[in-house]
Amino acid sequence: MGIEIKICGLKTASTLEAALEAGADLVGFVHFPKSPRHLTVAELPALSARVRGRALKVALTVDADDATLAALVAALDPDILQLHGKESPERVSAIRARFGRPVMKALPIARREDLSAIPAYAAVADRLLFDAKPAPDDALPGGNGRPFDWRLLAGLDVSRPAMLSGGLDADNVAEALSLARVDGVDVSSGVEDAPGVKSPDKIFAFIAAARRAAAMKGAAPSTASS
Ligand SMILES: O=C(O)c1ccccc1N[C@@H]1O[C@H](COP(=O)(O)O)[C@@H](O)[C@H]1O
Repeated sequence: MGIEIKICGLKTASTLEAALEAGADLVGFVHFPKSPRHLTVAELPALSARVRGRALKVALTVDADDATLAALVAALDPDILQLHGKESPERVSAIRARFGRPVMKALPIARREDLSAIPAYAAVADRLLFDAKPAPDDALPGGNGRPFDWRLLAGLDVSRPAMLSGGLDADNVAEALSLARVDGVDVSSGVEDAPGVKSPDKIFAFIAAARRAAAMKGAAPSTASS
């Protein structure tokens, strides 16, 4: 079974290179001033040029307005817009139509009831991303290194490609993939030495562990018919 791997919150040319060399399928750039991974619009073109088709570029925003999204689209030319705020299904649909880019909507998950939002977003987004719901005292809506109960996604059956994020790292990604039925994984904090400081070694270790786990999953005998 192949999976997609996204390394998010890349800020420097050297860590972006590490993610690309390690085989990341998607690379994420955060534009959210409260984040330690925030990049200004002016910083994006140079990073964008380094990607050159080696991975999909993802622009991560949180409840951004149209002017901000327009500036990001012009500076990064993203393949995907990741919406990580409280964007309604109507807003997701409007962004997708206005900017003509595939949209990945992040959904915060803590309990089974949180899955009830899936149908409305699956109807308008190209992809879904299941992330841990932030705690009330978390400063960020994501990127907190917080996992959730991956068993909630065990029987997941959505009509869109789905990624898992929240507190993943090289040590737990195999367990996460063994429990959640998803098409990919997304990591930020788990490949850092400090908030906003990516570690090339951890990026390589994470991607190797995720690929190994996906291969094991593909090789495991199916229990579906028993
Ligand atoms: O990374 C950030 O700073 C960030 C800020 C605002 C919203 C989302 C953010 N990151 C995304 O959060 C998840 C989980 O990250 P982590 O591995 O638990 O740190 C991931 O999708 C990041 O793309």
